[in-house]
Amino acid sequence: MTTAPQTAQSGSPADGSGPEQPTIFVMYGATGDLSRRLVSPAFFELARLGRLPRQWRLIGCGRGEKTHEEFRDFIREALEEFGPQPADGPWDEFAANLLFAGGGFTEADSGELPGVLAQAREALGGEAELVHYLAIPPGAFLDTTKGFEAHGLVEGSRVVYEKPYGTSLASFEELDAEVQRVFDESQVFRIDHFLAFEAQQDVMHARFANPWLASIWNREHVAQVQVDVAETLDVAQRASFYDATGAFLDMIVTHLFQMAATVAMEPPADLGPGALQAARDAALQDFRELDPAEVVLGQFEGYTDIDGVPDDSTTDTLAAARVWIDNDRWRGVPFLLRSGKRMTADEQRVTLVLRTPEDGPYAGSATAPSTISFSLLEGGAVDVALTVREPGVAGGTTQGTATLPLAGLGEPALPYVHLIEHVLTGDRSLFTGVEGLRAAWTCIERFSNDRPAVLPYAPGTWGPEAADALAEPGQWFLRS
Ligand SMILES: NC(=O)C1=CN([C@@H]2O[C@H](COP(=O)(O)OP(=O)(O)OC[C@H]3O[C@@H](n4cnc5c(N)ncnc54)[C@H](OP(=O)(O)O)[C@@H]3O)[C@@H](O)[C@H]2O)C=CC1
Ligand SMILES: O=C1O[C@H](COP(=O)(O)O)[C@@H](O)[C@H](O)[C@H]1O
Repeated sequence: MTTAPQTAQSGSPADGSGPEQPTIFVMYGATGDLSRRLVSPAFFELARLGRLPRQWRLIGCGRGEKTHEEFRDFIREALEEFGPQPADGPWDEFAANLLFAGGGFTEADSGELPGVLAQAREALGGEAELVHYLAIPPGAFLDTTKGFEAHGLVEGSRVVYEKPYGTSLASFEELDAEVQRVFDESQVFRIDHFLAFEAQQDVMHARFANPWLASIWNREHVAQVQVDVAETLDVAQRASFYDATGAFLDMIVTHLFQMAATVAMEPPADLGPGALQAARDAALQDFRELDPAEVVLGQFEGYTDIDGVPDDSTTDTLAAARVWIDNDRWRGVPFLLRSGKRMTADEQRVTLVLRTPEDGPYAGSATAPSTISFSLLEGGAVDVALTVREPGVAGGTTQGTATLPLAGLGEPALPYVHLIEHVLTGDRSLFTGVEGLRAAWTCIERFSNDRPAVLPYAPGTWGPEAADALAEPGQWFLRS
């Protein structure tokens, strides 16, 4: 085992300049969907903000062949599609730092990477720090990790694993044992980018900064918690990865479990990285084993027509689950989790559905529940719905709603901008912890061995009706 070198702690430099330490990022899977849509745009945004190291190189690594120039064109096209626009930033300067190493990278064969690394090191000076970023399918994590050791790329490096970290309890244990054998834990960052959404961070910051909110954050006041990520997105560009993974593994046991744990966690002693990660992990350890009868899986009609998807695929493109948390704060409160592709809207929400009155003048009346809902999209917003008197002579109650946009309160940053910067500064507060991941995989063991049948749903809907029923006697905050 080796330890990571101390990086210059310059995450928030007053002069807007990045860390001093020259750094080489190697992005495995740089030609993929994640790289194009989320990670490469974040690198460019960091460059625009002047928050990358003063000297750096980004080496895209892939199994195919590309010249450096072709890779630069590839990234420019990705930015043109997903932003920030190359024309709005220091594109030429940025592009000059991009290199490509083809031929793949496995334990058996390091491909072109050593040669391109040597070229980058020569340009930056021998002391450049190395950050490995695994933007590849999870099935390739183990062999790539073995490759780091086999090809002498462990010493002094940092390594970033995308989610899902494992695909089952057994594969998680196998991968983590290898990662812990090869690296010191201080070198390892396990990403779940939903933890870095501005409004997802606000779920805990708003709670802990506002005592009145903290005081209702429990079973006495909350009837349901909903974590809902609906996407209109298709999976055609990544059919092979997606068909091998499915919605439950891609979203529920990963992002939505971590989001639910952020809601559920006990107040940490402070907001430092260790305390936050430990608080989330402890909450995950209280998740009750998932009952397969409380999971609904769906597949949108037409999914098997996609190139690369087998005609008889039973992969889930939507999953919904009712999860219970066995501790004093949340006993008896259902956590409803749902995520799917080709749904009717793009929404990412964490919603607390509050209890209706059990005593007083409104006891037993059919008032709609008040809700506090955090929207994660576009810099974030908090929507509050309260039951109020309906104005006018007729009387009765109605719902009043107000939206607090978060984006206008500062300069929101994309989740991967936060995460890459945190890797550079060694801050693990927004990364997942090993004990929490182990708890998540343990929680779904029974379900994984006894998966319910996959139900069809029409594209452009909220999924199979059985998913609606999971929310009863309440209903999903997001619905038709
Ligand atoms: N796409 C997204 O929105 C998000 C994805 N993720 C995670 O990021 C990772 C990559 O996802 P995504 O980019 O969508 O997936 P892709 O299917 O697009 O794969 C990424 C790249 O990995 C390389 N690759 C594919 N199979 C292998 C293999 N067996 N061994 C080595 N390299 C391989 C390919 O590049 P080449 O052919 O050039 O070698 C491919 O372009 C996954 O773990 C996913 O869960 C996380 C958050 C969001
Ligand atoms: O990890 C993943 O996340 C994306 C959704 O994240 P977003 O930041 O693009 O909203 C999801 O589409 C993808 O399937 C999954 O792998």
